[in-house]
Amino acid sequence: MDLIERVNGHFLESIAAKQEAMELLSPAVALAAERMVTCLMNEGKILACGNGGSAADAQHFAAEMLGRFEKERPGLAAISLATDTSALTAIGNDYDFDMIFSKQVRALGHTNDLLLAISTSGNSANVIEAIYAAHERGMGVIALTGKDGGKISEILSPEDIQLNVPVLRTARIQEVHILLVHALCDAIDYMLLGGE
Ligand SMILES: O=C(CO)[C@@H](O)[C@H](O)[C@H](O)[C@H](O)COP(=O)(O)O
Ligand SMILES: [Zn+2]
Repeated sequence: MDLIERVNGHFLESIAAKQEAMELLSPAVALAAERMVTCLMNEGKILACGNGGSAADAQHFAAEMLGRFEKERPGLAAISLATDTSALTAIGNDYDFDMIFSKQVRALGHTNDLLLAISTSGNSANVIEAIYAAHERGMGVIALTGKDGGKISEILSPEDIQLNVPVLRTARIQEVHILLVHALCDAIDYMLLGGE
């Protein structure tokens, strides 16, 4: 296979993953966006976490909420728990890497807040611990997962929302996850500001 064919393969696989996700997930994405707006209108905030590429997604989401997405509006309350290197290294070093998000959730989380938990495998221990901590705090959870949803599928509460991308390749799951992040930002802005 030459390189161009290989690149084409990525595009085609990504398109197929997105098509499948659209058919499966659009109503749940709309529900998740409604849940986020309710949270924000009730003085709540959204805490986001994930590892590696999903840490970047958590940070990306928080930046678009705090700053703006496509339309001018006041900043919206969101914090990436994957971004403060001092907190992450201190908690990882002094306690355990599995606690890097949950300790922040316990410190910052309140009942009206939501956790946006991102894991392509659904099995990252620190994301799972963050979900347990969010439940302890009475927070709702919106989980972006992949593959078979992993352990996260088993520990979510019935009121939580799971947006699972049922494909095997991590890169493809991440590409759908970032689309979901943008779709959530767009739906939030649409509900708050109206327009096209
Ligand atoms: O971006 C990638 C792979 O595309 C990696 O950095 C990936 O995010 C890391 O291996 C993560 O640790 C995977 O964690 P998870 O998605 O299974 O929770
Ligand atoms: Zn990646």
